[in-house]
Amino acid sequence: MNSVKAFAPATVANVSCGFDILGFAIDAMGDQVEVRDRNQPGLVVVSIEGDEGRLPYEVEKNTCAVAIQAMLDELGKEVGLEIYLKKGLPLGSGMGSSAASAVAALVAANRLLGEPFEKKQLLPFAMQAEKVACGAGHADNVAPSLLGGFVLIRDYHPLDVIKLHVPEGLFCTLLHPHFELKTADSRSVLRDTVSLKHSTIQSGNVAGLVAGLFQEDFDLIGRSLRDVIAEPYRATLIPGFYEVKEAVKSAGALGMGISGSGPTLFALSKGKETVQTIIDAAQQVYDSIGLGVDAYHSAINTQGAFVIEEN
Ligand SMILES: Nc1ncnc2c1ncn2[C@@H]1O[C@H](COP(=O)(O)OP(=O)(O)OP(=O)(O)O)[C@@H](O)[C@H]1O
Ligand SMILES: N[C@@H](CCO)C(=O)O
Repeated sequence: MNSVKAFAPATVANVSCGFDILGFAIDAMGDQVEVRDRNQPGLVVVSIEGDEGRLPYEVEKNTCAVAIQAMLDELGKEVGLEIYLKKGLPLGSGMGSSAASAVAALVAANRLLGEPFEKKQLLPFAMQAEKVACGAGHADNVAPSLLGGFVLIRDYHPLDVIKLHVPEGLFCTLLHPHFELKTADSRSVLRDTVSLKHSTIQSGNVAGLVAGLFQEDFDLIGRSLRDVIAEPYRATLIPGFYEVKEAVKSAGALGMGISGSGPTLFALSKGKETVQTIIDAAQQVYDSIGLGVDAYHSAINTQGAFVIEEN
């Protein structure tokens, strides 16, 4: 074997109440990375497609290379590898674009090297890539992209990652307005401290969401999609946020929030029957404020990243 191709899905991080600790993977989109043996030591990013020429080729900046380098450092190995990236995710969208690249690269490289690591052990390497991409080594995109499903990061020190139950029929609609928001920028508007009152509200909702998932209680899931920590600050960066929220909830969504750091918004629903009504309702708001939007819908991806092909 001298080449492996892998796919990693898009993700919705935070899921409203779980800032930096909750995320889930979606089926609709993702990134693809091929890693090939190279006949001299060192990593090289050979090609990037689908980014309109905007992503860095430097190995210390591209998340594919940063993640693989972190893995090689841990192995203490000096090998030669070529990286070929096909972006399926828009940049700065809030759908875990930087994470999907890092995760797909790691899954491909790990297989090529004979799987020295179990899937879960790849997480710290992907987190190092997130640190380079957006200034914070958060795991709530990389963990669900790697493992699939709904994931809880109970603790970062040491890393304690738990896969949660995904209720049958839980559906996600993603609304991606036509502008970019860098994670680093939408983290910079947040406050360092949280009041006791807000901490109580947020903990109640995280617990409610987790309980709702396990009990397959869709109303409880909807009630728990509340964020008093990040959303109030980030909503100011996203035109029409509260109007869209009201419209999609009236159209039957269980709840709506900011996907990751935005500007994409996610809405959860029971089944896909209401999806088109939700999209139409959101579209009306975006039309009224003159903002283009792409809408996607998807079941929750429970598989996570996988190897597509090896040669
Ligand atoms: N392979 C890569 N794919 C995507 N972004 C990359 C990659 N390598 C480096 N980056 C950098 O990461 C940044 C994109 O990350 P950003 O966190 O803003 O978007 P995102 O991953 O879509 O958002 P979110 O984390 O909120 O879901 C860009 O500045 C980009 O240059
Ligand atoms: N938890 C991260 C996710 C970024 O996609 C944040 O909200 O900044």
